[in-house]
Amino acid sequence: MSVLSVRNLSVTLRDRPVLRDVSFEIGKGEFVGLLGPNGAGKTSLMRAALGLIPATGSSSLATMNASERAHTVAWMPQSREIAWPIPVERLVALGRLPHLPQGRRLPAADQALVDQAISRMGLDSFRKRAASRLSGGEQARALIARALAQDTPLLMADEPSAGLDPSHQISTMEVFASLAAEGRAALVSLHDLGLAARHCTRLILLAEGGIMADGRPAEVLTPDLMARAFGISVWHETTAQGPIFQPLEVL
Ligand SMILES: Nc1ncnc2c1ncn2[C@@H]1O[C@H](COP(=O)(O)OP(=O)(O)OP(=O)(O)O)[C@@H](O)[C@H]1O
Repeated sequence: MSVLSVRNLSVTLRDRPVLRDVSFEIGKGEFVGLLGPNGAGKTSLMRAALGLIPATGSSSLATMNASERAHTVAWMPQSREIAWPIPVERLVALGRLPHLPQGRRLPAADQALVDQAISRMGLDSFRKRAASRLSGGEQARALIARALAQDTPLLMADEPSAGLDPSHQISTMEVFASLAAEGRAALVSLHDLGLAARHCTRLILLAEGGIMADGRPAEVLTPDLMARAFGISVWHETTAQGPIFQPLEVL
């Protein structure tokens, strides 16, 4: 069953066409990596699909009212600076807000989801710390935890692995993969092609104003498509530990 359906979506920003006629569906169980060069339109596509910026065409999320959308999708934007000194556990608990009648204290089941999200992102020792006093990567993890606490069928994140150390990059990708394995779905923009190759079930490559390729990682991360989209040569190998994919040089 589809959790996101985008049909002929076109985005124009300040009279400049950014995307034209983009169509795709995301189903339960998919972990979709959104790839593309700087300026290809990854952020614009996700924001338009969420109904946050004007677009023509249609997106199943953009037509929902705010409450329905908050029950359907959790969104982690690219900018992740936390300005207020709110404790990490309260920041993560904000993910439960759409599910609570106004003014209600957090019921035990909701608190359990908050605790699980904090643990999943390795933040147990930071629970009481003011979120504004976390490092950049720790703030990113706290915002991913807030999105996880929202407990939605779809999670969308704009470069969630940016600024994370290698261990947390891998564990964060594993969290998204486990959401997909549980029957939810994730759409995540990425610049790390190695992480995309290893963890995503499907890749959408944006370039030249539209979808250049959409398929399994091995179908998208081909030398030809990487040369066309990014102007790079690449090296890849299938190993017992999974695929290894490494950009080599600018062509
Ligand atoms: N508010 C805006 N007004 C005008 N043009 C914009 C605006 N926001 C983005 N753009 C332009 O739209 C294009 C797509 O930007 P977008 O941020 O969607 O790309 P992206 O693929 O997410 O890039 P990156 O990998 O650098 O994050 C770029 O050329 C950008 O300069």
